[in-house]
Order: sequence, then structure tokens, then C-alpha cells
Amino acid sequence: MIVSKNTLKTQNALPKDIEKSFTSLLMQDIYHKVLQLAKLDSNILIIGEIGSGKKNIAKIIHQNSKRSTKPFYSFYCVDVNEDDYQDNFWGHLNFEERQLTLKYKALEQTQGGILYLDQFSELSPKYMLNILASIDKGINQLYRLDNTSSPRLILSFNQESYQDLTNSSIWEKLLVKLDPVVIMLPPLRERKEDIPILINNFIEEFKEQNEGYKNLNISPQALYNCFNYSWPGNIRQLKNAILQGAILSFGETIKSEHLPFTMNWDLPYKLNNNKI
Ligand SMILES: Nc1ncnc2c1ncn2[C@@H]1O[C@H](COP(=O)(O)OP(=O)(O)OP(=O)(O)O)[C@@H](O)[C@H]1O
Repeated sequence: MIVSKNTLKTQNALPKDIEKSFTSLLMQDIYHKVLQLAKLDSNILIIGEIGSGKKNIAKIIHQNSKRSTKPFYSFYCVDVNEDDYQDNFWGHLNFEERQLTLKYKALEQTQGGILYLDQFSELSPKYMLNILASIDKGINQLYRLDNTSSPRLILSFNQESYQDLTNSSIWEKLLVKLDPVVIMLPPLRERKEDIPILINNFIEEFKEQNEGYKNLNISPQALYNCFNYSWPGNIRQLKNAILQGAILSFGETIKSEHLPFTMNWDLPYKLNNNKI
């Protein structure tokens, strides 16, 4: 099953904390579906651009699942070499200071909770196949604990790598072995209605964290600039831009000049000014 705007139907009200994160119907609909999925125990693939909130969705699934009292363990799949893979994913017996110690594996640390394979699409095909083969053998056998420790898997995929992966033979294997539900997360530029509410939430968050930011706000022009920017780094980039604005405005009114200069490149007024 693929969750996207086309597969969604009208649902009941969302929990308040989620409702106040988004105004776009697109995201509200996706969250309705995500909350339903959380209650099932299927494996999940979350596909989206960098910084678009994949991990945030995975945590919401965890919080609303029957595994919520067990750990949410995240394994970062970028730049994983043989040693990282052995030590941090599977773990092994280790001889340290004359003692044989057990290095805990990602799987054991998950303890039957949710194992989030962060940016799984960046993992070397060799390790991807190794994980899939292990699932084939029966994931329980990977445990030193008992078979109630099987994790629910949530895999995140970067949009670009995902497109490459769909053309490879691994993709078929992955679908067959994991039988996952796929969540397609839209980039921020396709749900611009969410930008003002996200900015507002970030400002409130920074106000709470810093006593000196009691008066923090954003000017209409800066808000307009944010609304018109394409945000290739999505929510993370937006958050960082507002943080920079908060710092450069000394916790007062964030103006356009306080936002990262790179944003100016695709602002309409800048392009017009550059015309001769
Ligand atoms: N709904 C939201 N409201 C507020 N902040 C959010 C929301 N979703 C994500 N964020 C923030 O945006 C940043 C990026 O989110 P997250 O790590 O979930 O994205 P990602 O898609 O998993 O990133 P990556 O592609 O790097 O793995 C984090 O700082 C996170 O706290």
C-alpha cells in the first residue's frame, strides 16, 4: 500500500499536538493515515527529501503504536563501513581488558520496539542484502534474547536514492521480504501552507528555550521571503534559518536581512533588482 494524497479519505480530528504542526490538507491527510498505520504492526518505508520530517513521522508511529513502551532505536545508515556494520548493527563478542564482553547490537537494543533504519537507501547494497537475507532466515534468530524481541522496522529513504533503488534488483527483494507500507512525504515546497505555522512553532520553541528571546517575532516581509523560498533542505533548513534569524535579530524581530543570504537567490524582488 502507498500512502499519498491520492489514497486518502476524510478522517476524524487529529490529536492537538499534530494538528498544530500543519495547516495543509495534504499533511493532515497523511497524518490521519500514519496514525492508523501506527496501530498495525507492518513494516514501513518512509520516502522523502532530506530534512522533510521522515524521522519525526517514524517517532509519531512509535508513540502511537503498541510498541510505544519499548525503545525507538535509530541506526544511521550513511557512510557505514564493515567495522561500523559489524560493531553497531550486529555487535559481537569483544575481548577488552582481559574480559570477554558482549557488545550489544542495534537489534538487541531495540528490544522489541521500533528499529529505525535512518537513510537505509544510503547503505551499501552488500549490507542491504545481508539484512534482507537475515529477515529471510527469520529475524528472531539474530537475537540473543527471546523471540518476543523482533523489532518492527521503519526504513527511511531519500527521494533521489529511492528512485535509483527502484531500478535495482534489491528493490523487489525488499518489497517481498518486508512487505512494507510506503509513506511518501511531500517536500515543503509542495505544502507551503505549512510554512507560517512551522515558523510560528519554531519561534515559540526558541522563546521557551531562551529567556532573552521573549519578544522574538518575524516581520511580514521575512515571512513572505520564507514563503517564496523553495527550501531544498525542507523543515530542517527552515528551522535553521529561523534560528539564525533569532540570533542575528538578538531575539527581537526577524527581518529579511537576518535570514541566510543563500535564500536571496530565488526571491522575486532580488531577481528583478538584478535585471538591467
Ligand atoms: N512537524 C514538525 N514540526 C516541527 N519540526 C519538525 C517537524 N518535522 C520535522 N521537524 C524538524 O525538522 C528537522 C528534520 O526532521 P527529521 O529529522 O524528521 O527529517 P528527516 O527527513 O528524517 O531528515 P534526513 O533526511 O536528514 O534523515 C528536525 O530538526 C525535526 O525536529
